[in-house]
Amino acid sequence: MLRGDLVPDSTHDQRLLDRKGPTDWLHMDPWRVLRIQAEFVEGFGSLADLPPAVTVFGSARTSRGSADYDMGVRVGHALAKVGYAVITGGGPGVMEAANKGALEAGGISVGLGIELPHEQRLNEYVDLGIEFRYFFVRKTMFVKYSEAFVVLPGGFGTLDELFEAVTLVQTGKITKFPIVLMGTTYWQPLLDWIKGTLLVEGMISPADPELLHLTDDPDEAVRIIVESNSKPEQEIIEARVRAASEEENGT
Ligand SMILES: CC(C)=CCNc1ncnc2c1ncn2[C@@H]1O[C@H](COP(=O)(O)O)[C@@H](O)[C@H]1O
Repeated sequence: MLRGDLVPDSTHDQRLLDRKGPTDWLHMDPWRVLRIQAEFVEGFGSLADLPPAVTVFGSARTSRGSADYDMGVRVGHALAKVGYAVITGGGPGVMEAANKGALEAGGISVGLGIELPHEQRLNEYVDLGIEFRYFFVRKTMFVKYSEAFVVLPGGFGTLDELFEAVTLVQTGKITKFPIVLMGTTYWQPLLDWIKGTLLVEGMISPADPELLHLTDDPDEAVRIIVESNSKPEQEIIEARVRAASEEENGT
């Protein structure tokens, strides 16, 4: 109830039906919540019928014809060949390469794009595309609709996506979720730091580095994913519980 000076000088109906007035309310947070909600609804609605999918991450800056681009094409191709839909961020570079490989292999090629300050369209190899306004909504879609992540060389964006996934697995939010790093030369120093510093300093558990698989071979990446996804969920949970209790007991 509002009385006195707090009574507004117009009703909700008037404000809804009258076209007059400033539009800056459109950019206010309560309205944004609805837009965020709409983005979730659209994402869930468009992706719900996808077959099992794998998301491929990697640099937006990788040039066509480079070794990493070629690796992206090959892994997209290999994933599609065994029936996985391939999801990427829909941009250029490694994302485009993986979409290209998937499409050329006759698979389903998905791009979950993001609105950026400079204009950018979904790459030409995307067959099912959604453009998101919000990074965090898009990230939910990557995780919810894939069974694994494959991560090729990349920068901050790629590292962000990689470490989000590792954290979700480490904290048990997602269970059957292999993460495959492709590009041994590029990723080995990071793995060395994880084992040599994070583990030694006690920032992670001894079982945690095992969450990351490393290979240069697209077929090996696919094998790791298929094998891991065919393990019963219970087996994975038990292995992690065992590792945690061994750590607690110092064995
Ligand atoms: C050339 C340029 C900067 C284009 C930006 N265009 C982008 N389009 C779509 N997703 C992107 C883009 N930039 C970053 N990302 C996200 O972050 C990752 C790549 O970031 P980075 O280039 O590694 O750090 C991708 O897996 C993608 O999900």
